[in-house]
Amino acid sequence: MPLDHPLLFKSLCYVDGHWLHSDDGASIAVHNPADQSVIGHVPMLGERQITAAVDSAQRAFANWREQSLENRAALLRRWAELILQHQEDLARILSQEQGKPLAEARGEIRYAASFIPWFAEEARRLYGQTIPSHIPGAQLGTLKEPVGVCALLTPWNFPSAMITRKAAAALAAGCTVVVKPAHETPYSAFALAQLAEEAGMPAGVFNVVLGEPQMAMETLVKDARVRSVSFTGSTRVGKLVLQAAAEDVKKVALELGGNAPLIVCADADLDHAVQVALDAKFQTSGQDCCAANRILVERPVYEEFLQRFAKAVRGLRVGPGHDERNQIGPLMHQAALDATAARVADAIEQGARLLAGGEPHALGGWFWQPTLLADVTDAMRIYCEENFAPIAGVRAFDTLDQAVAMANDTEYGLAAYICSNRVDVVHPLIRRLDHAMVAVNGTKFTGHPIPFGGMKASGLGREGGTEGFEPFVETKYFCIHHQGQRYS
Ligand SMILES: O=CCCC(=O)O
Repeated sequence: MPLDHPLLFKSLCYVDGHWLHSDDGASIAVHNPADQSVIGHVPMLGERQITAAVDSAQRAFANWREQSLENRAALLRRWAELILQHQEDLARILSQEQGKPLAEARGEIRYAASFIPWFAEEARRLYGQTIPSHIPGAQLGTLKEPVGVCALLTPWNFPSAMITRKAAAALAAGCTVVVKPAHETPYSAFALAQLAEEAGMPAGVFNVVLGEPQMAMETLVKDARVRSVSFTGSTRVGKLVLQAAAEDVKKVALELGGNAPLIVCADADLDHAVQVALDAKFQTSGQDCCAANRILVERPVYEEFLQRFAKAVRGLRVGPGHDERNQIGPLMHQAALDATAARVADAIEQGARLLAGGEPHALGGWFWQPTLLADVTDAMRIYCEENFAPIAGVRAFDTLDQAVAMANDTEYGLAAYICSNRVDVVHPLIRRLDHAMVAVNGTKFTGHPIPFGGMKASGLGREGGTEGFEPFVETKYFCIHHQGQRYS
């Protein structure tokens, strides 16, 4: 892959300021999901080397936490500047290993960079409190302190932004980190490490390791020196992380699965609602925890919405991410393709109307045709399971009470979308939805200043926004007794 900055394509882990092969030579091939070609081989570290990354983060913590805010912020800002300076290379690396179209990859790199200066600045406001004393003569207060070493476990659907959203908060708060990216998309993580090194990040502050997934997760999460774990991925694995972290009662932030509803009310501008549905469902080829998997449309506009949406879905251009004209990339694995085929077959068998797609794409490999199924029901897998694919299911509703019941009828509670221009409809809906993030008349809602996260099986804690510091700081209370005073 021709890059302006060839060093950004690194096939090595990064520990204690050194680039590492695995001790025993173990490695794994990374594939381009568009054609299954091998991009390169990356090391799979063993337990000893992963533990060494925790050693290095633990050593670096003492000095990093004592740095002045200004020093830490300046270094983080330099890292973000380098990310933006090399955004085109980073987007190419990301698109090649993840499959998303280049325009989306560029958007992700800008999104990834945006968290860093924001947290660097926001760290100035990690205020403690002075507390009016209930003890005669004593002075009471709190301090916000960094927890220590943090393990950041990140997914393949957003290989850059999920690292910086966690790392920026942790590093700005004074913690050190060991990142374990998904083994499908490690190159974006190594490129971020390269730029961290160029920015002058001290050895041990930012480490990137890869290893057999379960062993790597357990080695990091069960190490007593790791005081906080932040994980983005499936609810199934999130529960394992939570169990493993319980052993030492660590802080845990989990950003897990979703099954977002989009409620289209009869008063909505239908062309705009179609665009919202298209963006909310089909970005990242539908492989997004915020994807609108259950599109609920008020009966009077149901058929008209379906007609316009079907036309738009049929118009989506599918192909490899590096071709600027393509809007939908491949799925990540053969397993994802098989699961997609099974969900579509299940829906059709149970009576869903197929209005677009429905088959593997003629390009072959892991490409699937953008698919639209109408009249879906809660008995269908496409409706009740998180579907990480470019397949949309639409269902009619008659009353807002019914729409709320349908929207909330899921174990998940991450994102929800509403299309309506009526304030008396939108406000009550926002309050009644059991979903932690509600977007109205649009899909752009994420970003550095907002608390991203879910309720129910969608997770614990928030990332981004002022809440984004919480997994990485402790509140320390102090009580200073003035000499000679006694509590009575
Ligand atoms: O899939 C997870 C995160 C998506 C986002 O931050 O928009």
